[in-house]
Amino acid sequence: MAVLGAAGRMGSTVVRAVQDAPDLELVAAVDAHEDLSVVVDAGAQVAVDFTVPSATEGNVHALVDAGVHLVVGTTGWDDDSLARVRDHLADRPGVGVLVAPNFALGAVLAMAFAARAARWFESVEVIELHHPDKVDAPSGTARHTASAIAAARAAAALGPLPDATTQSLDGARGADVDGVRVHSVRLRGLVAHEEILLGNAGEQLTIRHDSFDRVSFMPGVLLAVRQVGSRPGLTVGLEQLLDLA
Ligand SMILES: NC(=O)C1=CN([C@@H]2O[C@H](COP(=O)(O)OP(=O)(O)OC[C@H]3O[C@@H](n4cnc5c(N)ncnc54)[C@H](O)[C@@H]3O)[C@@H](O)[C@H]2O)C=CC1
Ligand SMILES: O=C(O)C1=N[C@H](C(=O)O)C[C@H](O)C1
Repeated sequence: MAVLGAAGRMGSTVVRAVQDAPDLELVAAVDAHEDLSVVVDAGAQVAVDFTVPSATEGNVHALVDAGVHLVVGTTGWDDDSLARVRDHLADRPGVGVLVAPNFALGAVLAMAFAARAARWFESVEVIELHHPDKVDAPSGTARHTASAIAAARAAAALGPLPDATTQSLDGARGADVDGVRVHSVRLRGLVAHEEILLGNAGEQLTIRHDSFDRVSFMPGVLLAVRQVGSRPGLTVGLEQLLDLA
């Protein structure tokens, strides 16, 4: 196994988790400005990428070419970048790539519950709350959550969300992800948190998940590492491995 972004907050946690896993062997730990050839030279079968949005797609294509399976937690993926990986994998049968915006089991369940509930509520908004060193907003998890909610609303033929706001300071209503408003909080002391607010006349359902420590992501990462080699092609979302899709 290899870890890319090994010096980072997530990468260093993955390194420790792999070292503690009796069935896995860490053969390469790579950070910025190091050549990816060390991954291949070390004989890694699977690489885990927790780097930066500007580097992750390049890492994936380079290692797919070398026949290495990938588990990707780095955010910044969109339909176009995922499509490029899917196309590339069509030329590399047998290689698997799993991209997931969140590996915490509770976060994946929160997303699934929100998508399930969405059709029964008139209003919904997503709030993600993170440590202030996070470089992207909104979080990959919030984007994934909002897209799944929007798809569920569309499938139920629900119209646009009610919102009479016509004038506001730029950004006051958050970002628009497929028609769903997403708000990003950055606060020292936080790790990774998400709240989905669903409203009807006279009632509110709040679905909240908190990662208090990055160890929360490790069971999902290790599950993906163990399964990615038997899932050729592109898999998006840990929910695909949890019978939740
Ligand atoms: N899917 C999930 O469950 C989770 C995803 N994330 C995402 O993972 C990514 C990393 O998050 P953090 O660890 O907090 O960031 P971080 O900034 O602590 O770590 C990123 C590391 O990647 C290194 N790096 C940059 N370019 C590189 C390259 N080309 N090759 C190898 N290493 C490179 C940096 O030097 C740094 O050590 C972010 O996109 C974040 O949103 C974070 C937590 C959970
Ligand atoms: O940067 C983080 O910390 C996290 N990033 C991921 C995201 O953007 O969704 C997952 C989790 O929220 C932690």
